[in-house]
Amino acid sequence: MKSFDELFAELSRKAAERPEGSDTVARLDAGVHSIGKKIVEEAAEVWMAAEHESLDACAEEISQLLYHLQVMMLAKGISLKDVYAHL
Ligand SMILES: N=c1c2ncn([C@@H]3O[C@H](COP(=O)(O)OP(=O)(O)OP(=O)(O)O)[C@@H](O)[C@H]3O)c2ncn1[C@@H]1O[C@H](COP(=O)(O)O)[C@@H](O)[C@H]1O
Repeated sequence: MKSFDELFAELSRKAAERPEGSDTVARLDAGVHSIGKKIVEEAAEVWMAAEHESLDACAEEISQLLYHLQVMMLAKGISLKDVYAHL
């Protein structure tokens, strides 16, 4: 288990070090358009899970959406502080 901030730190390291086989690196290389489509897809999966699936399935979809949002933050150079400033 990891927190939102811990995942962001891990993804930031992956983006900097670009380890072989990292999905995150591949998603960053695919670019903002591709990441944006994934966010929309995952958001729809959260909605469908909330209406039709278990709480655990919904939580899993939410975790995936959070992951893809973090990938977008990295692609755009947006920090946790930049986001938290708006909360
Ligand atoms: N938390 C996540 C995470 N959540 C979601 N995903 C990705 O999002 C996908 C979920 O989307 P779908 O359900 O639509 O599955 P899919 O259809 O196979 O998706 P696509 O691969 O086709 O886009 C998963 O298969 C993962 O590729 C994640 N990929 C990685 N992480 C974590 O990110 C960290 C770095 O991962 P790597 O970059 O792969 O080393 C690790 O701690 C991972 O656990």
